[in-house]
Amino acid sequence: MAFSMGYYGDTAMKKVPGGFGGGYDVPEGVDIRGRYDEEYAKILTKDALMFVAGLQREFRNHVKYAMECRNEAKMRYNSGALPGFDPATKNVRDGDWICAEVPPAVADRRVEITGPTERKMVINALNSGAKVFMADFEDALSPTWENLMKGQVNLKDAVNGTISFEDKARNRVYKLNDQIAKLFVRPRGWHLPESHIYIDGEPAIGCLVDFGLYFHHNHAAFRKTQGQGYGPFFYLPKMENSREARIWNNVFTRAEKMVGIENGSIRATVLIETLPAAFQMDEILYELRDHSVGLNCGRWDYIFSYVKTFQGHPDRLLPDRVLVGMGQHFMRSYSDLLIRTCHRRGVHAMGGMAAQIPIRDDPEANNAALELVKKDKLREVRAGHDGTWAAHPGLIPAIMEVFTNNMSNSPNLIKTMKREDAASITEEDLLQIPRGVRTLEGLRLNTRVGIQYVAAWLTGTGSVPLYNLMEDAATAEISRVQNWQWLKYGVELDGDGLGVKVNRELFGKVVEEEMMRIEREVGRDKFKKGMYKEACKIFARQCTAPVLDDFLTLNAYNHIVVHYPKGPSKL
Ligand SMILES: CC(=O)SCCNC(=O)CCNC(=O)[C@H](O)C(C)(C)COP(=O)(O)OP(=O)(O)OC[C@H]1O[C@@H](n2cnc3c(N)ncnc32)[C@H](O)[C@@H]1OP(=O)(O)O
Ligand SMILES: O=CC(=O)O
Ligand SMILES: [Mg+2]
Repeated sequence: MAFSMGYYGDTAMKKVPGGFGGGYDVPEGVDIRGRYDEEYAKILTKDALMFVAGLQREFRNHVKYAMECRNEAKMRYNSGALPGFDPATKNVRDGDWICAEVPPAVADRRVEITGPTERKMVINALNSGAKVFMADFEDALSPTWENLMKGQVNLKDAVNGTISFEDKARNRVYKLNDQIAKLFVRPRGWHLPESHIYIDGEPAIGCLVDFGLYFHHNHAAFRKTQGQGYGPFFYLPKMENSREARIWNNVFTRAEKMVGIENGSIRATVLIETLPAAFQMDEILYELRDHSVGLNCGRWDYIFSYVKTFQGHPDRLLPDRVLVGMGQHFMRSYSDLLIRTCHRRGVHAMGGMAAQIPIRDDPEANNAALELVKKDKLREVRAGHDGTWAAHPGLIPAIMEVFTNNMSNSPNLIKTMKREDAASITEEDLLQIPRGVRTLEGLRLNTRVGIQYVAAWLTGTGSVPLYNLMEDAATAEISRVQNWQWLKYGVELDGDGLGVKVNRELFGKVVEEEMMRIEREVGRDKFKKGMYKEACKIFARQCTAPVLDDFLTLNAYNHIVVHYPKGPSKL
């Protein structure tokens, strides 16, 4: 089988001489190439690594096959085919089945906060007043070895209720409140390797490391203290086909068997955030029917996926990124269909993330941002979403109020908002080309945001505030693929750039000017110390690549892998 670069190829780039390597007590066939740390050793125990290796050995060929199927589908779309409902699974779509009952612990999910697994943020998120906290190893996290391992330490302490954090500069100690949000964990997507852990000579599958370590250490405490007998709970990202959901279902079943807990204890919400998956919602729920607790509209990756899926279709160019919102017909259709599908199958239909965040130094702009968030959430709850995402604790009271005022005292809308009208949504509705202008400012903004995001990601930060909006891996992907698409098809710009065609020369000039602007904005010192030049190289290369890279972070991952030599500590 041939796989594209990054699908479990050897991606290691940096080797650190004289580091700490080794030291971990590993089972046969497992090699840890990340830095040794006493705290990490409590996560990377022999038992935990055996558990992860067991998952990898059982499922690696299934994952490789699923990735190969993704590539085959990509080739079909690139030759002109369109995604659509699969005639072979019509019986699943038409059938009258429902998913297992929603666990009482998570019946009410009206506001969910999301964020990276950073220690202070984990405490803040759990204390935020949201019903759920989705701790993110994915879009919001740069998967450095340190971030991943500290993330596991933080989650273990959170589940045990012992997590604390001291901010010495501010003389403040962070601890958990009595009432905390229910914890969901989002492992990485199937495509990402974990190149600091080798299993039988191959990099580990990233999401099985995230899932396996977290599950192994926390399932018992979580079920007792948080899940009322259920759990742990997960969010599953970036799937394209129900065969990928089947692998997750089998992973869950195996994990439950291995530790001797009831089938259906683990529950997961799948993000519908790729265009092909919008035609597979029933099929995905069906595969996970014993382990499902709904679907979520991952709107940012979904927009990215629209461009990616149609990379070979010059008639489907996106307008400026800021114009592709939930008001576009294809976006509204997908959210409506998701609500109808979930409620028909008895599970939550979760809304997505508004990108606005509080603006501290400008009350007027802050109010305007808050109004946009409220408007977005009102549309979601009126459409029938059972809950939604918040990027920042400051938004939770307003979002909670919008949902509470529109849910007539029930914890969710599963039984009351059936949205049968959405049964008539067609393939054409889901694929309708988004409308709007393409401007030079759009190209500039994509470039400015994309470079700054990659610069942050390379230094270990996976979600950042940029121009008063939340930016993470999914939003940065839109900037990248939109630039690529406009360059590839030499689009003619509207607005200020009227009549100008996007080509390499124009893009080169834009990159140069935007780098100067970034330097002005962040200041010369930060610019020099940061990774802006490296980020610019990576981002510009990806925007101008003859063949579109599958993922921004897959290619950039090479730059954050740091291998330590083996052998005992020299200290
Ligand atoms: C497309 C998708 O996948 S969406 C899901 C993935 N993306 C995310 O999860 C983004 C989550 N949000 C964030 O990371 C942050 O809110 C950002 C980067 C957007 C903004 O961060 P900042 O500018 O640092 O926020 P700000 O300075 O206003 O933070 C104020 C306080 O709120 C806390 N805070 C902000 N966002 C969060 C969060 N999501 N979770 C927990 N705490 C948070 C900060 O830690 C800080 O706490 P402190 O006062 O105790 O020091
Ligand atoms: O993960 C969420 C998204 O919008 O992407
Ligand atoms: Mg996403």
